[in-house]
Amino acid sequence: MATIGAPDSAVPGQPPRLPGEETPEDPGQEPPYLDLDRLEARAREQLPASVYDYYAGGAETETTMAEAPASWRSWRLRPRVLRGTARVRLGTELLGTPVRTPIGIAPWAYQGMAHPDGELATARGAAARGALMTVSTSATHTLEEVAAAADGPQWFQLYRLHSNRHTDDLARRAGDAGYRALVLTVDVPLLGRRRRDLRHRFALPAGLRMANHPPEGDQPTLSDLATATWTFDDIARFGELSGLPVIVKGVLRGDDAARCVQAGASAVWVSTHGGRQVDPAIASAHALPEVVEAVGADVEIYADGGIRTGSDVLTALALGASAVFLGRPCVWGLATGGADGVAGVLAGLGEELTHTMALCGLDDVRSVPRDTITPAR
Ligand SMILES: Cc1cc2nc3c(=O)[nH]c(=O)nc-3n(C[C@H](O)[C@H](O)[C@H](O)COP(=O)(O)O)c2cc1C
Ligand SMILES: CCCCC(=O)C(=O)O
Repeated sequence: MATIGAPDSAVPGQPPRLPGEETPEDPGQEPPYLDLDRLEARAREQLPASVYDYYAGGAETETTMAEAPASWRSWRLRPRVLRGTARVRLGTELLGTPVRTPIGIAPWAYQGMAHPDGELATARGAAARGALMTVSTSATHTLEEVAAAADGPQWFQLYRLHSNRHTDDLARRAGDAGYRALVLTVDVPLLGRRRRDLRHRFALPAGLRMANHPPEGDQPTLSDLATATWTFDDIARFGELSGLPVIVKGVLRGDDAARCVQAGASAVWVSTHGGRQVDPAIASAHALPEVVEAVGADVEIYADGGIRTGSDVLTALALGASAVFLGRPCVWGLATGGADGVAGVLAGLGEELTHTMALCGLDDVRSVPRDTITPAR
């Protein structure tokens, strides 16, 4: 029976409940996770237009961003019958860290614009569901504050913070603070051209700061975080500095994935950065098979971009991902409901995944066969 605290296996059809959630008999408020479009619409009403557009927008013509959800749905499920599937296990291990769901939180910047508690609330929401949270360099709380906010598993995502010295310090601090891995985001050699942000002249609102930057000196802008000088050699270098396994995020080609692994990466994260960098870039759903083919036998592979339903998650798992990550769905969850809003989104997608797996005769996210899916005709 699924209960508070989110066990790693659940009975399909019985939604997990969160502390304070309405009972099914009490219609109360609409559950936040039933419909992500409506959740986004509520967030949009609450946020200043420039903030909403920063979160919601993509690069150039936003083609990659718009195509992402549909690309997962360019596959169709092939259900198995009569498999006696009464329970579904969502729990797994990522780089040796146990998690209660294969649905994690992608790093996203400037969470203090969405909610006063920002990254601290996201950390609490993730921990309530046993989900992994990736904390961004461009957070509005320090990496030490976020690590202390909840006892759930966390990874730290690294950009270049103004100077090599500050960046090296950040990698060391992540190791000291108890993060379980370092995520190197490599798809920002320079910032993508985001027309909405250019129109608004978007900048972090007064009163908020990039908290990981040392208090002295000018605050960096988003463009200052770009990593044009990084090469494959930085994978091992940051691994040594931090003492952590390194995950390379933003890979869309099999040959690059192989070079990352040769250079010491422990995992590869297939991503278009939510369509915020190269546009039009190949969708994660279409790049994932070649990355799995190139390195899937050697390392774990993760994917993100346009994952909006449990069946999208199942498709990614069938293609060979060990986990998927959510960006904007958690933005809308945080903006509308703080920690509970984030937990609600994770619970909702987890419930959909449980349901779809049971309908497909599958009971374990760690062993979803490739032949569960076939291209849509
Ligand atoms: C508002 C926003 C800020 C982001 N900031 C970061 C960041 O600081 N570091 C990073 O590696 N990726 C960042 N990303 C990319 C996400 O980690 C992730 O790849 C993407 O959001 C997944 O796509 P989705 O939003 O369609 O789920 C950001 C994405 C968004 C939407
Ligand atoms: C250098 C970019 C920092 C934040 C980010 O990753 C995003 O806005 O997508």
